[in-house]
Amino acid sequence: MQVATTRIKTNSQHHLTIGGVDALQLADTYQTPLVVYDVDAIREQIHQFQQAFAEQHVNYVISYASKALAITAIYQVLAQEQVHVDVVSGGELYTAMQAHFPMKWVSFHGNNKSMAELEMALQQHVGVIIVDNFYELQLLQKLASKYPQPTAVMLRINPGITAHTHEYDQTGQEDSKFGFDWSSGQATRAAEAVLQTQSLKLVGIHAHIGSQILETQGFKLLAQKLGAVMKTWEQELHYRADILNFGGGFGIQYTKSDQVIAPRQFVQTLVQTLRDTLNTSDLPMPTIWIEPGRALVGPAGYNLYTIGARKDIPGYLPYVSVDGGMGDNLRPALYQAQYEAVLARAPQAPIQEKVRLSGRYCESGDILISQLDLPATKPGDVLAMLDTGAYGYSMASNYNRVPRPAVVFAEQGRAQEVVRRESFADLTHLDQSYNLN
Ligand SMILES: Cc1ncc(COP(=O)(O)O)c(C=O)c1O
Ligand SMILES: N[C@@H](CCCC[NH3+])C(=O)O
Repeated sequence: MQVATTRIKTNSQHHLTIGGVDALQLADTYQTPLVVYDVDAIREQIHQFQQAFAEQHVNYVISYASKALAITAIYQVLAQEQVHVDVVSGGELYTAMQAHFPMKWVSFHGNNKSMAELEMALQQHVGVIIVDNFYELQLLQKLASKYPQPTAVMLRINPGITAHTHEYDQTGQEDSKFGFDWSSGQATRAAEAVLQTQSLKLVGIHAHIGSQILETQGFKLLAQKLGAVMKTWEQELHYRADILNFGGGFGIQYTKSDQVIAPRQFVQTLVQTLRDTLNTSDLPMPTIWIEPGRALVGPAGYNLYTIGARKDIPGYLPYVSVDGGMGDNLRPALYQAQYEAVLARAPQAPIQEKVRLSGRYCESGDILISQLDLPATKPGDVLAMLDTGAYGYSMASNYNRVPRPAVVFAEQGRAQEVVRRESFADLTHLDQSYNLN
């Protein structure tokens, strides 16, 4: 079956276009494998979330989860669109600093932040630290006392909600490494500890139930749970949260079988459920935060590959190999993630065969798409894998000593390289010669 025409754009030559630029021209100019973002599409997704909140008449913050794609250029676009970011490492924080991203719009996540990372975050005056566990709380108590102003923190609580998604993408179930457990009382003990620490200021409550969630039920349960936590802490601790942060996880369409949920529907579910939950109390609506990663950059990304070898085995689907694979997109190998792909020179050409799209890495599991419908292809043809924008380049590796691809941003018919392709020299850049004597 062909890819739906709504999922791709073409030009007068019927070639695939990305951000208004011909995909064949991109492959020719920057070579393949290549990661390309349609920046208009990123902005459009942001605007959809912003619009959805505006319709609900609530105070809100959209904080992009950097882990989906953490490069200088994305921080620049986000700052322009007034979107906050979360970072989960010193490296992501450093990248945001290099992009001159406003530090007051940064929140710092992570289940094992080091002392050095926390110190870096405090020195940079990031907006808020999202505290994950008691060890981190101890580290922060030591560090924060050196600063004249109290450090803003949120507590990440584990709400005990099992999201409907791949097991590796679940984070809100009780048995998880993330956050203070709610049901056993850990979260309330953590809140008491923060409230008793003068150098810390508890600004809100956070939870994140998982990623690539394609139903609203989990978010409904989450809004009920955080609303209940807010009420409990108001009664028991006389603490009123200014912010409820519902994390990310808003799923996107990878293939025809994924039923997409619009940003508006996710936002409506969260806000209305919270309103209903708080209705029975005299608590005001807090500011609502969300942390979408995948939903902002996923649909905007394309991985361009060139077809090389082909292997036909009687009785089996052919293997059609491309010049990239698990080194630039680990998701199929790691999560059996499904994608669609099209031939860049003729994305609407009639389908002629079913193939296995295999990567170039020395792993049998390096199959990018296990059943792909394609027109007739030949070596040298450029293929575009769709919706690769989240957790593709950000999880890229140099496995087999293959240099990581370049990243290009395309917008309104203009393309710009925003990450240069690694060279062989880059690969050995950190190696030291071993003195054999
Ligand atoms: C705390 C937190 N917030 C936000 C996200 C972003 O998730 P997604 O990319 O699914 O929106 C993640 C990743 O799962 C996360 O761990
Ligand atoms: N890397 C995951 C999502 C991130 C999960 C982070 N808690 C994926 O590609 O689906």
